[in-house]
Amino acid sequence: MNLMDQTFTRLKSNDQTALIPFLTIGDPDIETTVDIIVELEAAGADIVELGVPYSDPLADGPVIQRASQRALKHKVNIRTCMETAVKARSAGVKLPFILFTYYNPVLQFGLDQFFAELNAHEISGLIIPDLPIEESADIYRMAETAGIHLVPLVAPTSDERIASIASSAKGFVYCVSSLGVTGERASFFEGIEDFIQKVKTYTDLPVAIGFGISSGEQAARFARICDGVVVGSAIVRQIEETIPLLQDAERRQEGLLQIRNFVSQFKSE
Ligand SMILES: O=P(O)(O)OC[C@@H](O)[C@@H](O)c1c[nH]c2ccccc12
Repeated sequence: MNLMDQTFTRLKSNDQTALIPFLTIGDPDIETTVDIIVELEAAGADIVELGVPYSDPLADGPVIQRASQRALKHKVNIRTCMETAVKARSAGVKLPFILFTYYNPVLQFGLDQFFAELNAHEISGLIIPDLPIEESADIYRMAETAGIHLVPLVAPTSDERIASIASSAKGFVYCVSSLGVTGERASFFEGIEDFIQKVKTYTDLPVAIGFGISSGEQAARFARICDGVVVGSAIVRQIEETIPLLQDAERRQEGLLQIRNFVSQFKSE
């Protein structure tokens, strides 16, 4: 049972829902990312999704695309992201980490080396949104051998695939709340609650929801039926808007506190 499993088990025993923020590593720079991860933990985050910036983020909306562009200026890659996880641990962060990356950077890195280093860097989970179906069995196996859960995404339109995805999942099942790309939303897929309940009939694993969640009310709505709530773009936008403070030595702490306060709204009691 890895740290992410332990976290979900503890939260479930307390009838709580995991708050799972996403941020792009290296946005606006690595040192600031480490400081922000410390704030995410202080804000009540339970697991952190560490996003590897990518030049062609097909599933991402404009907010995360901009974050990726800012991070890529610092030549952030998978190895830098793993090193960032170590720096966050050294800063005292106890949270489990999920590495979020598109598939191409993993292939460039080399599959064997990738999983060996994930294990060495104590990464608990992995999300690869564009993993080709025909290659997923091998990657699942390599991940489990390395003690890492490859978390699958399931969308409301995955109909006939929901059973196979959910029943073979590891770690947790990531339900996508809407069609399209990431980005804050005012509304979600019609019947999203029914979709979540349907996914839960196929797995005993935790079920988390993501895509579009941008307010405490939306997070609380989903916390009633999910084991985890993922928030990305809303937090990445908050980081983007706070960059002027974060890059001003006099006002950096003020900026970090603003991020902490913003994120704390998503933690449901
Ligand atoms: O940004 P949103 O709408 O809050 O959605 C979470 C999302 O950021 C994160 O889980 C993620 C970032 N990029 C992705 C691409 C595909 C699936 C999921 C993601």
